[in-house]
Amino acid sequence: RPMMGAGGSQLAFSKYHGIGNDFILVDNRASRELLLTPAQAERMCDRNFGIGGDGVIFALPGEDGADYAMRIINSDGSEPEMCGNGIRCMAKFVAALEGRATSHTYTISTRAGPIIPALTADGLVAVDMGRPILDGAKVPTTLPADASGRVIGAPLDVAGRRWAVTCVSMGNPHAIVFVDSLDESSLPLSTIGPLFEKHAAFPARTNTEFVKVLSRTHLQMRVWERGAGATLACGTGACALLVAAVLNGLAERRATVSLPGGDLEIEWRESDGKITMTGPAELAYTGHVALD
Ligand SMILES: N[C@@H](CCC[C@H](N)C(=O)O)C(=O)O
Repeated sequence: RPMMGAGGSQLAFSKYHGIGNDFILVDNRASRELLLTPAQAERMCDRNFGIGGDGVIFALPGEDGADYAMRIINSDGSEPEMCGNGIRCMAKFVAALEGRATSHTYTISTRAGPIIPALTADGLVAVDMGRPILDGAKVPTTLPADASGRVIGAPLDVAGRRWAVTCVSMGNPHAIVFVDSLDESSLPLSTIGPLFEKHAAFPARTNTEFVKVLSRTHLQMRVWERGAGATLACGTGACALLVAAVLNGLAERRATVSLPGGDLEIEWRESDGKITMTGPAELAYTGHVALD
């Protein structure tokens, strides 16, 4: 499946990552139409025949008062509602396009609503991720909910094991399970992950976070992402798992989440119910690709 078209038009891109969750960023500010089809985006994400990435992110013109709009295509060509690591990368990308070196706060519209990333003086990006959605019907899942409609520690049989699953949406769906060990021997991710992702209990498929509680302020996770598989990090997943840990009485409302690619600081504020995610976003390289 070669993706480089001989003699075709060229597209400029920038490759960014947020603790190893890597994205191809495209300047789509001149149009509300995506410059690539989902099939082209999927081919670009191919790590052998393309540029390689967990997704393609498009920076579009803002709408409804937002500075910009973000859309993302997963590496399998599907379109999710939000991406936490991606929006940190997008903030750095549009700041570079604007030639902005100083701290700045953007409002970016997404399919999950407006999200507000702030570039901070120390080079990190602190993102107001809004409020988690806890209503099981809206996550969505068919797993049994409690009296308040929340799905907390619901039993689910996958791969011959019974798991206790907590469901949280950050605009995109997450299933969180707490485990004693994240070792590959007890958690073969590429076997178990797809069984969760495509389980009938999750009608929109699901991202799945496997979480080990190191302390009440330090959580470790491995993730199997919907539409992307095993990734080094998932920002919406880190937010969702902190919420799940609080709901299960396992963590404080502010904690460090250690992912395979690095750490994120997550806070779920009691005052307004909103979540802040803070972490890095780095430019890896820029380039041009010939479109097929
Ligand atoms: N890696 C992202 C999430 C990207 C979308 C996800 N694969 C989905 O389909 O919901 C993050 O950092 O949040």
